[in-house]
Amino acid sequence: MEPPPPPPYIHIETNDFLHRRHKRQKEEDIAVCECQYNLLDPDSACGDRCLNVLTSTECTPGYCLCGVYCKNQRFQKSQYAATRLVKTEGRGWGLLADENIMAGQFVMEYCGEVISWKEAKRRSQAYENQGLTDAYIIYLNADESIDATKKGSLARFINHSCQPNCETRKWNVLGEVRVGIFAKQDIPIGTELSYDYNFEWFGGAMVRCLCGAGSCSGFLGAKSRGFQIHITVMSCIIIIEEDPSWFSVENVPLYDSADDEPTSIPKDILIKDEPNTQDGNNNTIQNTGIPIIASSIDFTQNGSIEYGAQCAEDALQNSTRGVANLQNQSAPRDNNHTELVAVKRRPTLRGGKAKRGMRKQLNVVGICDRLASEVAREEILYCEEMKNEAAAEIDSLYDEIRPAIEEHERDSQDSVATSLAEKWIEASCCKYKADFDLYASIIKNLASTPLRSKEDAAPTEQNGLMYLENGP
Ligand SMILES: C[S@@+](CC[C@H](N)C(=O)[O-])C[C@H]1O[C@@H](n2cnc3c(N)ncnc32)[C@H](O)[C@@H]1O
Repeated sequence: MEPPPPPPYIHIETNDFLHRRHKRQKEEDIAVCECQYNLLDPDSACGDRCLNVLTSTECTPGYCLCGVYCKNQRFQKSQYAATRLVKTEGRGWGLLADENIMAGQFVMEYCGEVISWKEAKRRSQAYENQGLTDAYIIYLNADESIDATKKGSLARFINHSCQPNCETRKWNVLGEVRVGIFAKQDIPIGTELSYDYNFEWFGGAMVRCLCGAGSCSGFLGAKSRGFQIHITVMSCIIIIEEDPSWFSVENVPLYDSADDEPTSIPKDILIKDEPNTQDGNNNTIQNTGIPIIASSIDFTQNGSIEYGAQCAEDALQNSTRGVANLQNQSAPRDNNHTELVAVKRRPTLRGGKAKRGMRKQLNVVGICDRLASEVAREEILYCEEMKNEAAAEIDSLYDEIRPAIEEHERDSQDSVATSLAEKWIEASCCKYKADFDLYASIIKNLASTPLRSKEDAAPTEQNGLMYLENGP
């Protein structure tokens, strides 16, 4: 049975400017390349070496010496690849390549109504209120967006993938910036086209991503809402989340998928220490007076233990009570116990669904203090140093970004210059890597090296650990 056609929209192949006129290119602003068409060398006509191509600027008709042979007017001439609409599983309509598309090829322009960001924000909210699940607004620049909801080109049907075969690129065409979809790789006929919405999409209701890629980020636009990295280590999950206040004027709600996927996997491997108690197997859980990680089992039994996955799993089961205690913020605190994890309530997600998240503050010094191996301690401290450096880099970038955010009264990093946004993304990735390295190093070293007794662990001048007391 034929699926019903997509909801109606007006098909356009050039942008429709709603809040202003199309810019008129001044003669002095026209970029003229140096290419000259040579019959014996067809590639001479504005190919990859054309100065305009190299600066993502289309040649202006009447000014390019290659005349009708100029190959650098693809937006203006709507030189689109052949495509066809298809109904997908769970992702609405999508667009298939209807010819073999070469890597780098211009696929089509993303056309729609050019609107101000204020209008984009208003419309986005209105569409959400109307219950529209498909969102078609993308960023054009810091001030403007393209809305292809009511009017647009076929590009409005291209779905998101976290491992896409296309990408968006911005081109300067007759003085206006236009968004094109370009092939990132060779795309065989019949393949669905996709690009990564993360950095262009204005967004809509939170939508679970069904792209099926191994590297799927979980939600459409998840990265532009704040990163989340879920790391699975020996059946344990650590959730590392960026503090949204770092790049938001208001709090951007972050999604905590641990809430959405209640599995048997414990949410935290990091728990607070507790008084001696009995576990379900009548084993005594010692109060070491120092932070412990995941395991309530006495790490020091037998002096040295092989900590395999089974041990970690047993430990995690025993840790449940500790996690429950942690979540009870109102519980009176025992000052003898060092707290390893801080738990903070998260803001409410758009749509009213409350999400809880864990904010961890590791007591790295306390952890190192208990490790018998100096090499292990050094590794962890080195990782922490790297993490602090990465955090400092983000802080200084935020100082650069803040004026742009304030100027545009925007609540996200999308109003900053692309170059700065790229630096920000790179710095964020470095920060996440540094966080990951630190957590991984702690888990590895706690699982594979013996612990010292509490008495030995107390920092003294003699054992060279005194400096730890003054650590960060
Ligand atoms: C620009 S539209 C793409 C065309 C849309 N599928 C349609 O039928 O008109 C974006 C919307 O498509 C859906 N979509 C796109 N990619 C998706 C994905 N990877 N997983 C789930 N839904 C997706 C979401 O509803 C999203 O808001």
